[in-house]
Amino acid sequence: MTDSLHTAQAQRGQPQSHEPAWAQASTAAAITLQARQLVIGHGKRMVARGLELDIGAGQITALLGPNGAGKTTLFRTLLGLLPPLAGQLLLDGKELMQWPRRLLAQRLGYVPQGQANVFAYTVLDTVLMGRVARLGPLAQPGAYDRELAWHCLEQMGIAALAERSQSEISGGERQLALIARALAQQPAILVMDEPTASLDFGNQQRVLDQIQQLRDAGMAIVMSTHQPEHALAVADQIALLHDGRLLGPGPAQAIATAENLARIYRVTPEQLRRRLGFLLEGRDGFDAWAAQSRGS
Ligand SMILES: Nc1ncnc2c1ncn2[C@@H]1O[C@H](COP(=O)(O)OP(=O)(O)OP(=O)(O)O)[C@@H](O)[C@H]1O
Repeated sequence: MTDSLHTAQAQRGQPQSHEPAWAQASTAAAITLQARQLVIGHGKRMVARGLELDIGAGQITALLGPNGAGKTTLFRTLLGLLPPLAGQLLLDGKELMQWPRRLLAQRLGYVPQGQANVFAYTVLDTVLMGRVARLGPLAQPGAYDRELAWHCLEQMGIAALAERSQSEISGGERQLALIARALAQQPAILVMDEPTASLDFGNQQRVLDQIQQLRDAGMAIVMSTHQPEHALAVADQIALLHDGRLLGPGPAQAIATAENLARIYRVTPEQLRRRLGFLLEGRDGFDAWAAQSRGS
């Protein structure tokens, strides 16, 4: 990040005077998201219950679960886009649904799954939309916002696409643009619904590297994936959502065992071991593989 970005960032980091005191106090500090006996679902239809979660700064939490288990439902609830059916959901100790929408948008970033609606905005404008929650009402993006947007495009390797319309780029490129938009938002907690889906091998690796860099910079990341090896490579804690219940979050070795993964994906542990090999063959194999993946 350039010096001018740092300076402007520091200026922008000043709490807005119209924010409630409890929100001001948590603007710059690491913030936490906690679920207590949370029940999630759509209307009267319950999807999962009894969920216990602690999301904190500098941590990657990976969520695994079969199709339809409720991962997106959980994420939309954590973001305040769906009301909890019961239980508690606390952002910095305050009920999430009590937070003003605009303040939530400054703290919680979202990279949604796929992209059903593709609008004809340019890639650069899409990334600039990440700045909306940070601007005053009716304010236009300024030089700082544009510089930051370019920086995020470069980080995701798509600066060359900046002026292209979203409707004229590939699904994988759109996915990278959505991640760049979330980076531009500079949230404390970033929720990513299958961030590596539709990406080629190299871009999967770059996104996983980016996620680890964000974690190392103090961001909290919550991500879902259908590729257990991605969770095993980067996550500090893993949770399995299955049959309306959450197992974990906890350490990979305790939660993402061959037996547990085989059960949720309805395969045999042998089939799973054939696919994931030594990743699941005990502590030594896992540690060696994880160290290699992290480049240490
Ligand atoms: N808007 C909705 N209204 C009612 N039910 C819904 C709605 N969206 C999803 N569901 C249902 O809620 C359950 C959980 O869906 P959800 O999309 O959260 O699963 P998921 O784990 O994200 O699945 P996938 O891995 O396939 O994306 C499914 O049974 C689904 O059919």
